[in-house]
Amino acid sequence: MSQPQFRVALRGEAILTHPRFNKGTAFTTAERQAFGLTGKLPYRINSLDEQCQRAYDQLQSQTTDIGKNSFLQSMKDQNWVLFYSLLTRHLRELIPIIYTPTEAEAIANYSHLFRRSEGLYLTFPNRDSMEEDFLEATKGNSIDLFVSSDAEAILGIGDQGVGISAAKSVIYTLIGGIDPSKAFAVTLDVGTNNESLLNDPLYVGWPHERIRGKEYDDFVDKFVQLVRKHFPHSLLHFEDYGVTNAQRLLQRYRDTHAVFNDDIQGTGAVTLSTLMAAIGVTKSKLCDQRIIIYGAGSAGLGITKQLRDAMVSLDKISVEEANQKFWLVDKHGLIRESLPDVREDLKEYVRKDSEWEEIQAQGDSNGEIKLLEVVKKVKPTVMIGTSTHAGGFTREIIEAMAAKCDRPIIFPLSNPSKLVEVDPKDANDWTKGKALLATGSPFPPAKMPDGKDYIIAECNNALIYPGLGFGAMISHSRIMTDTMIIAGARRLASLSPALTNPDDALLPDFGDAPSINFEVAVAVAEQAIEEGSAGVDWMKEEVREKAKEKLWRPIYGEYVFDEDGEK
Ligand SMILES: NC(=O)c1ccc[n+]([C@@H]2O[C@H](COP(=O)([O-])OP(=O)(O)OC[C@H]3O[C@@H](n4cnc5c(N)ncnc54)[C@H](O)[C@@H]3O)[C@@H](O)[C@H]2O)c1
Ligand SMILES: O=C(O)C[C@H](O)C(=O)O
Ligand SMILES: [Mn+2]
Repeated sequence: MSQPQFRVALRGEAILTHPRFNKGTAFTTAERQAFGLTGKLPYRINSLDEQCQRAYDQLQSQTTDIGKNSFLQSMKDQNWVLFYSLLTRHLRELIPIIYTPTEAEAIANYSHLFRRSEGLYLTFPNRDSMEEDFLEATKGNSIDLFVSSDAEAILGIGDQGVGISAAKSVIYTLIGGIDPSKAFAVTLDVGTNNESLLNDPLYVGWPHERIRGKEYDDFVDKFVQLVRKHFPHSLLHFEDYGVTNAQRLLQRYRDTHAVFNDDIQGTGAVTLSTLMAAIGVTKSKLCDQRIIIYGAGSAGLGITKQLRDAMVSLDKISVEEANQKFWLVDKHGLIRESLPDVREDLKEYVRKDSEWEEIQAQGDSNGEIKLLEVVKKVKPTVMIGTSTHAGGFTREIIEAMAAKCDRPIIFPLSNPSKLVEVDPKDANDWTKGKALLATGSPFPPAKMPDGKDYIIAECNNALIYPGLGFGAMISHSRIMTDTMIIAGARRLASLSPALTNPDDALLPDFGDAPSINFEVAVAVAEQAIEEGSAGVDWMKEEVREKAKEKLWRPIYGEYVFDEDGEK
């Protein structure tokens, strides 16, 4: 692999403390002389391999996952090539340390583990200087990607005030191949309603209750317009916004800029891929499924919409007919006509009261129809959990489903691991190995009745969003269309190990996530070109080669000192 060359304007301490350019002991003799480093480094020049070996040994001396997470965070602050190179060499082992589930713990303790800020913090009381702050932070950078969060619904652990955008951004580089100097993490701090954070004197965010309504919308809009004005070709990623804002913001901006909501669209896409793999095993069609979605928040709705749209486009049934394939169950049971305060965006999927009169008559006085009753009546073929309700899929529920379905498809997707609706090992045992399973966090394999391992697919949006994003970015797509997302999801589904061996995992292993996401990116860019969403004038046939050229790799460049160079 040829070494990239850079003209760099930083010297001495400035280059050693710059994570993008720092090489530590890997600076060559010529570079040490040219950049004033000879006296600032010990004698021996290390290769990147040697540095990775040392860093890996140091990492192993940390005894807890959260300790390892903090160690890696410090490494990222010091040297990007070394950080990404180490992660790339130990991908399967280290993704759960820098991402789900350990990242949930890191975010919950953000203020106590805090060492160094990263990216951009836009805080409500400083809104008047937002443009100045934005320009100062992005000065001289050609940014392709903004990863933003207001941290209201972090994974399943709720309102954390600040956090997540940087971790999601790391995955874009590690798995998607996006140059980290072109990706920018943004925290929109609009307060928090988390009492323990508000009462914590060490809380680093703005200790104030969340801003809502017009003030919130104006604040977010100011940020979005700055992105559009100064980086019109960038992708704007939304992560872990609260359910009352996520869908609204996506609808508001998706026709005017390439915006992407990961919890809605990324989760919808990866779940569609997993389900396509599962119905490949059961040899049925999407529109043959009866699907229960447990937890009708951002992820639950995103999945419902994605699966519904896929039934319409792939199986050619009407939207109304496809809507009838879903039963959404939330905190107050089945979502149906007489339930008060049903969110506007769920209205299409509301079930008729008349279908449930008999069951309601037998039920308790508050009239809620619980998951078990829905399972018994509907006889679902698919049950998906996005509820944050740990253990919500009880043995009785799983057994009731398995009693009426040969190969129950069960995806308990809530993160982190401790919030999973059912431990996949239990779901496997209770269904005597018949269930087709996928979870949101990594789980060890389950044992089949014949003693073989059943690998639990990790249906996490990180298996697809870096590729969806990279595909949209390299094709300079003005918007991210539903058809681009479906193209990426179908490509991922086509790479499922279960397609060649039905006893194998429903999704590829996370250790292969970079090559899988590359395929997703190619499919997305090809679709963008075909449908006219792309801003490049490539032929579809050229996409793969062009995409390869744009991949960022964690290798050291060769530096030449130049006063007018990069800094
Ligand atoms: N695997 C993935 O890629 C992936 C992606 C996104 C979200 N998730 C997970 O899904 C969960 C939900 O995320 P979200 O962003 O949709 O959050 P959200 O807050 O928007 O939605 C959660 C929904 O679950 C409902 N709920 C809460 N308790 C319930 C209960 N006991 N029974 C039924 N419903 C209940 C809430 O009312 C809400 O509608 C989280 O744990 C998150 O980590 C996983
Ligand atoms: O962050 C993850 O692991 C997936 C998802 O975006 C979530 O909110 O749980
Ligand atoms: Mn998320």
